[in-house]
Formats: sequence, C-alpha cells, structure tokens
Amino acid sequence: MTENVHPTVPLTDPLPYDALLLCSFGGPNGPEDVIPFLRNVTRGKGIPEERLAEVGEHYHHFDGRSPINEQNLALVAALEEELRRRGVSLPVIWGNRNWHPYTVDTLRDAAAFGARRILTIVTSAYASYSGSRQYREHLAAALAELKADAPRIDVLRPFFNEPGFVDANRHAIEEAASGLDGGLDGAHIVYVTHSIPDTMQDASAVTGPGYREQHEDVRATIDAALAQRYGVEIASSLAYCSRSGDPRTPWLEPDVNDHIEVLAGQGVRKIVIAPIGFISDHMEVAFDLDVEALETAAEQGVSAVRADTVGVRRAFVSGLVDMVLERAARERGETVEARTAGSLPAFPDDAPAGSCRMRHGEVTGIPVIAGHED
Ligand SMILES: CC1=C(CCC(=O)O)c2cc3nc(cc4[nH]c(cc5[nH]c(cc1n2)c(C)c5CCC(=O)O)c(CCC(=O)O)c4C)C(CCC(=O)O)=C3C
Ligand SMILES: [Fe+2]
Repeated sequence: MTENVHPTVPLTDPLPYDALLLCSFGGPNGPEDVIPFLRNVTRGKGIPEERLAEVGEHYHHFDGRSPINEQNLALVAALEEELRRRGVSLPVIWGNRNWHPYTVDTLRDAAAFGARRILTIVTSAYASYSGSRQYREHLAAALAELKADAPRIDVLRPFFNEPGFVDANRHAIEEAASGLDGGLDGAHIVYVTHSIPDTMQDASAVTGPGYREQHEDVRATIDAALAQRYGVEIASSLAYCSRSGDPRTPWLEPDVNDHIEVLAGQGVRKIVIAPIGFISDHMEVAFDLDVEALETAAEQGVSAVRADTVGVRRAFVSGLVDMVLERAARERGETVEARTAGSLPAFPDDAPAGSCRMRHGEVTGIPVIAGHED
C-alpha cells in the first residue's frame, strides 16, 4: 500500500516563470461571509435566491466556514516544500475566484514585487467550462483590471491524467477500503464528481475527450491498477453530486444517492465512495458525500466508506511540480514529453480555440487568456 512517487525528470529551472499561482474557488471563513460569497459565485447565472439559502444552510452546518481555504493553504505549503526539496526557487502565491484573497489582489502584489511571468495551477483537474474556461475568463478579467501592471499569465493544462494524481487517488481508495470488512474484495467503487449540465458536457467534448470521458478514463486506470495489485475483479461506476439549477434542465446522472439505492437493490453491500472529481475535501465532499451519501448508504444497509481526496498526498504534489517544471522547459523551447496515466493523451498546454464554450447552453462571449480563444 505505497504511493508510487514517480521518478522525476531532473528539471530544476523554473524560468521563464517567476511565480506559481494557485488559483481556486474560494469559500467563506465565517457565517457573515456565506451569503456575499454565494452572490459572488452565482453572479450573472440566474440562480434563484432560494437555492442560495439552501446552499447557505450547507455551510451553516460547518459554522459558516468552508474547509477549502485551509486546504488550499496546505497545498501552497506542500508545493513550496516540494520545490524547496528539489532546489527550485519559485514563490507560490494564492488567489481565488469568489472570496478573499481575490486573484486580482494577489496578482497586483506579485507584480509590485516584480513578478512578470506567472504560471497558474487551477484547482480543478478536469476540463469543462466550470473547471477550465471559467478560470481563464476570471484570469483575463483580473489582468484587464491591472492594465499596464498586469503580469503575463500561463495556465497549467488539466492534470486529471497526470500519473501522480491518478496514483494518489488509487492509494486513497486502498486506504479507505481497508476499513471495510474483507477490503476491496466484493466492494463496488463509486467514483464521484460534480455534476454539470448536459450542454456543458457537450461543449467540453467538442475539441477533445469530454468531462465525463476524462473521469471514465481515470476510473478505468485506477480499476486496472487495483485489479492487478489485489488479483480481484473491480466493480465500479461513475456517479455525480451537487447538481443545482432548474430541475427540468438535464445534468449528468446518476446522482450519487440515487445510484447507491440502485446498487443496494442489486445486492451490493460494500461501497467505496471515491471523489476523484475534487482535489480537496471541500464543501461538496463534506456535505454532499459525508453527510448525504453516507446517510443514503446507511439507510440502504450498505457499508460505505469515503476515500480521501488527493489533498497534499506526496504523489499528487510531486506530479504537479513535475508538470510545472516540464511546462517551464517547454516555454524555454526545450522538448519535454508530457507523461500520462490511462488511455487519453495529455491535454495541450493552451486549451484549443473554441473549447468548453458553453456554460448553460449559451456561449459566454467573455474574454479568456491562455487558450480557449474562439
Ligand atoms: C465542475 C465543477 C467544479 C469542479 C471544478 C472547480 O473546482 O472549479 C466545481 C467546484 C466547486 N463548486 C463550489 C461551490 C459552488 N458551485 C456552485 C455552482 C455550480 N458548480 C458547478 C460545477 C462545478 N463546481 C456548476 C455547473 C454550478 C452551477 C452554476 C454554474 O454554472 O456555475 C455553487 C452555487 C450554488 C449551487 O447552485 O450549488 C457553489 C456554492 C466549490 C466550493 C466548495 C466549498 O465552498 O468548499 C467548488 C470547489
Ligand atoms: Fe460548483
């Protein structure tokens, strides 16, 4: 039960980059932040006030505080540590889309300290409007606000099939399964990610493998690795959590709770819930999975455990640092191959023009940076 920390390429030069930005979603730090945060998240999206109040309740279960900010700070510290361990000098900074510290403020400070070229890691492993293009729209808006002081920003490609990310997820599943009677043998793994509208799924599949297909590939890769390690057949499926919006609008299904009921009806008695769609145990994981999905399983008489998200697991952090140094080398004009796990190719460094254009069936028309240009 060890994590394979992949042999790292001997790259130690971060140039042309002079900072690494972790760009994330943001979340409230206390009860008074909850509604202003939710207004930021839903600005311009036509999400009804009732839905905000309902989502706000989820946060109030946790004293109005999302775990996401601490988790991002832990990831910043882990990235700094891994860079230091490799003798790479590259400051790591943090900015969010929807709450303090806002990206624009972080970038303004970085520029004041002389940062001219910054590589961004977004905290979404998979490409879709929400996980990729929306971050690039957000970064474009921040640069527009900074005008002449704006640094140049690149964005790291989606990392769902980076070997360390896949391996860290596999390891988390093994650890969780060790808490089930008989371990993985006879268990069903329910891989979970955030649901998105069907229109967003379709748009994600226009220029390459879509959001669903990216997850299916990770599922297949982990299943194969587990089957080989344990010599057992792995039964698994992909389900979705956290759908919102108008119930008449189709989103990716099955919902994780409905799916657990179906599995229970088919006689499944042991489940590992594996939230491969998220990189940290934030609110969707804490509420939708640990509160709701585990309760559904208990009601159905199914033993269920929830695997950790990759968080700051060594294989994951090390894989991200590999990607950063490889990208830097490519920007310097060196030829460095992108390593992947699974059957899909590495996504291009810059998102293809016209990719992930649709949010809810309409083209946003919002300016972007570093790919997705129409
Ligand atoms: C694909 C995806 C990711 C993963 C990629 C990524 O990381 O970006 C993600 C992450 C997150 N989503 C989060 C929270 C929310 N998402 C919402 C709304 C929505 N998410 C969507 C998709 C995604 N979301 C969609 C299609 C909507 C509908 C409206 C829209 O088109 O945007 C709403 C509004 C209320 C509601 O309707 O539920 C909230 C509060 C948090 C923070 C959690 C915390 O606080 O710990 C995180 C990390
Ligand atoms: Fe979301």
